[in-house]
Amino acid sequence: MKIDRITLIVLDSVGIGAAHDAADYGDLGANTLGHIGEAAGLSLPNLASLGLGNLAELNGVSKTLSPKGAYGIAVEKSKGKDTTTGHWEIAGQILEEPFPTYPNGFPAEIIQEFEQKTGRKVIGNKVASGTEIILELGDKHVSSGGLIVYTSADSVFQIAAHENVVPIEQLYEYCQIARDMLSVGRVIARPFIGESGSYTRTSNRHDYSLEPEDNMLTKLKSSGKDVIAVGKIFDIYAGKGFTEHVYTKSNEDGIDKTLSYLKQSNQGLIFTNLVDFDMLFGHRRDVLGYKKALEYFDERLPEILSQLKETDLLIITADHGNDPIFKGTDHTRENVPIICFSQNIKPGHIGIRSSFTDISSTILELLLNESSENSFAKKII
Ligand SMILES: O=P(O)(O)O[C@H]1O[C@H](CO)[C@@H](O)[C@H]1O
Ligand SMILES: [Mn+2]
Ligand SMILES: [Mn+2]
Repeated sequence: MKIDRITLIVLDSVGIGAAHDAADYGDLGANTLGHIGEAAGLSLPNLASLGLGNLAELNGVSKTLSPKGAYGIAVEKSKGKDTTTGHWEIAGQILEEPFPTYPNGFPAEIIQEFEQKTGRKVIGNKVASGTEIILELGDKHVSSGGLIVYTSADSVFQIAAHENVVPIEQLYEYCQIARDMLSVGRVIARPFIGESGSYTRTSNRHDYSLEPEDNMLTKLKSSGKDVIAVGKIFDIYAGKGFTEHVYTKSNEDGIDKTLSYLKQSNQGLIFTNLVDFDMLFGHRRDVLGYKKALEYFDERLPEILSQLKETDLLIITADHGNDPIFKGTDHTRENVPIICFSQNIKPGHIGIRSSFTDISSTILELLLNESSENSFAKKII
């Protein structure tokens, strides 16, 4: 049976254990799914029935002798453990050189140029957790109008500003200024609202990525396929290669919008990112929140499966880890699961894939008949 539509869902940061090179990233022993299972138990019966429990020892996720899905593990080849790097690799691009990071903040020349171009002073300029830095510097920002600039272990230039001090559109302009100046992976607008002592971030976050090379997405689009981005997918690839996109406010909204595209008669790729795992729970080191988000996804999985026609394939994967039990608040260098389902799937293990690009190779083989060594298409369909 020919596959004419693939739904690719990235569970942002849902890693399945430290990568072989985790030590290079200070991440030896990290294991997002494993540690959540150990600490809080995981009830994921639907993912288990597809084969998740056959991939690793996960407390609460049982192994099955008759999996309904095909499943494997993918290793990241690119240098880096950020969202952009992981997603670009999923779409076929390997980064030999990592995006630049700024563990000591941005150099004075960059900050001065940015201040001069925006007409605002910069405060912060250090590595920080986004929720903590707005509590630390929010008052100073509100009284002075200075922009809170911060970074992390990721290649990011993040600008936090109160929505009443810097209107959203103006914050977005400042981000574009930074984007044009820098080669960081992403510039991110981090607006917040509220009163002193209780500032909270809003969903007006906006990411400005570098443009990827031509990849699976541009190939699909130029072959006339629908290439639909749900959630932050569109921004991660700087909008390149899509025919349609929609932003989302939460995992729930992302699942709803994926379902609504599945109910339409499109042909090609529906590509969804569910970011709550990472943003709300991984970076916040919130084990229980992360567990509940995984269980919520699992509960909704049957709705997604029930929308799949004979010619549909579902692939669930992740872009990096973010172990909520690990030190710090950053991503962790981990392998990621690959779980596939189709009505005519050949169930079983598809092996340890040596790069996330095997996903794009598989999608291109199934949708465009482009065969390649790295594709696991023939193992699953
Ligand atoms: O602490 P917050 O602002 O959520 O930052 C997190 O989100 C950014 C993008 O993923 C990274 O810098 C990461 O550290
Ligand atoms: Mn991510
Ligand atoms: Mn993140």
